Amino acid sequence: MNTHVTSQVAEPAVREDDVVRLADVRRRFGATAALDGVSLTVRRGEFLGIIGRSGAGKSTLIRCLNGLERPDSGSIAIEGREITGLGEAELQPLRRRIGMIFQHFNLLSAKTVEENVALPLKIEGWPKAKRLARAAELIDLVGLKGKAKAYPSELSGGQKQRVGIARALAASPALLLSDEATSALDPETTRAILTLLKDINRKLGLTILLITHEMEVVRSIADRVTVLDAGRIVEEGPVWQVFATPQAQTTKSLLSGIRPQLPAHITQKLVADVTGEAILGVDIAGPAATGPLFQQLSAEFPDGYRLIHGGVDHIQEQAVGRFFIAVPAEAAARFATLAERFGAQVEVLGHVAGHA
Ligand SMILES: Nc1ncnc2c1ncn2[C@@H]1O[C@H](COP(=O)(O)OP(=O)(O)OP(=O)(O)O)[C@@H](O)[C@H]1O
Repeated sequence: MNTHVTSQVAEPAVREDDVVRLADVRRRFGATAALDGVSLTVRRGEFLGIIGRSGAGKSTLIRCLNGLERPDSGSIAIEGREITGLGEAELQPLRRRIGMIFQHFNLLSAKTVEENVALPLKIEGWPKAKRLARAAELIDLVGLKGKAKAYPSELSGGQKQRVGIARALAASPALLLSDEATSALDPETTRAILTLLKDINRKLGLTILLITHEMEVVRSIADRVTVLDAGRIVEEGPVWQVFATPQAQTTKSLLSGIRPQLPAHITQKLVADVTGEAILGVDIAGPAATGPLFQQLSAEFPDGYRLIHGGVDHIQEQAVGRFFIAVPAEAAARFATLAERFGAQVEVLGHVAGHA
């Protein structure tokens, strides 16, 4: 496993600020290991994104967390309470500590917005006046003031998801699970829903675990990201670090759509032979990326280099730079040593005969 921060190997003691703690969780379906030894901690107030290809085990992980699926082995603690050995009746109060939002909202079409939002409280036996007051508070919080009496069919997709979020928050959960909650929404509505989730995360200090196949979603709101591949965690760390310098092949491939890539017409010209110009991928992020990298390179690299593609992005207020640079083939190693001295990571992508 590549890890950018502390290793998530299980420790015996459960820390109070850990809302979720998984240790060596395994779940197999026939020959498929859906979860193959997952150890993961989510701290209180943290916004964790989980990404992975289709079939990586993301939904199985969520289903294990809310008790819908039982792991074959391993431990799952929610707010310090082990849930793997619990029966259905004992699981119920724990499930109330977990709110859930879905891709297709899962609203009851014959119920109004306020009835949908208040439903978990009705199940808990709250008196009507109290649950409607709580629903009104939440409807306000998610920006749906005036829509309490509307039916789901009268709402847009974004508004329906706001109802879903309000309902998930009704019983004041410790953890919100989001399974592809923005996948059915257009980009503008997605941004609005993500802003709402981030606001709730900040305002209420709510712990959020979000599963998505949209890398942009993780990039814009998660604090930390975990990458699952074939039931295993292959990489994790602060979002800016993982997005700046992905280590696992799966992560590189998942992020290829949102990180600058070498233009296709240059990629087509790449050869393995050391000839002409070397094409280098240069990654620099965090404090190192705010230094005068190019000024230093220009001062100390007399052979000359050409910037052919790339730029600087900002993730979690950290500068994340990815550049493609062409240098004379014979000078590539010296360039890499120099750039690495200034905190960059350099990869030789290949060579082009003549000029790229
Ligand atoms: N009930 C089941 N019976 C048999 N196989 C299952 C079952 N649930 C999951 N699997 C298998 O376990 C693996 C992980 O599935 P899971 O749904 O957790 O992946 P995922 O990462 O959520 O995928 P997706 O992004 O497509 O939803 C897959 O190979 C899947 O086919």
